[in-house]
Amino acid sequence: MNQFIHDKEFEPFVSESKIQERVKVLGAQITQDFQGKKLVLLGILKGSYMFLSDLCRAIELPLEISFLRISSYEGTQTTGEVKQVAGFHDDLSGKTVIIVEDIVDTGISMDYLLKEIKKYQPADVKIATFLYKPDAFRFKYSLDYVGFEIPNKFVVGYGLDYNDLGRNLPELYQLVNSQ
Ligand SMILES: O=P(O)(O)OC[C@H]1O[C@H](OP(=O)(O)OP(=O)(O)O)[C@H](O)[C@@H]1O
Ligand code: HPA
Ligand SMILES: [Mg+2]
Repeated sequence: MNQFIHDKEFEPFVSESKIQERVKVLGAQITQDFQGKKLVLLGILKGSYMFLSDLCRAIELPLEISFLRISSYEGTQTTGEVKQVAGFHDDLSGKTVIIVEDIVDTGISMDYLLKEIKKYQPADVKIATFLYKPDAFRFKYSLDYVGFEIPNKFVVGYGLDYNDLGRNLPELYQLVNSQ
């Protein structure tokens, strides 16, 4: 069923069961790859909360969970400027940090995060993102764990919002008639 959010219409794109299946595969890969490490999942708020919640339960390793809040979107467009919304005080030094994002779109937010997190002297930094838009991506860094590569259309659901609404939808929707 299509969703009407603010002034826009969104159509079903990725089902809840496909999402859950894929997140379990990512969790199993991470379980294999980080045995014996001091692991931290660093969720980027707000968008990552649902993905992080499912992903952490699919990883069978001891791990810490931490959060950082940044923001750069207004409506369906990036402002190009990443704002860190609150201070960050957790200890990441010597730990393996997996940055957990809902989406890497232009890549501006992740570029900011990679630079910011290195200041905390982690042993290693990896990236897990639920979604990736290769046609919108403007950078060269590589992504370690990607749920789904998607076309360059605005999406909502599973944590992602359009002007603050739509995050609680358990499946993913894409904008109707967008380019
Ligand atoms: O690759 P980019 O073009 O930078 O887009 C990705 C970023 O945009 C969204 O954040 P947003 O600013 O909407 O904040 P939110 O997570 O609170 O919704 C998303 O959660 C990523 O952080
Ligand atoms: O397609 C998107 N949907 C919601 N939030 C976003 N932030 C970057 N890209 C998107
Ligand atoms: Mg947003």
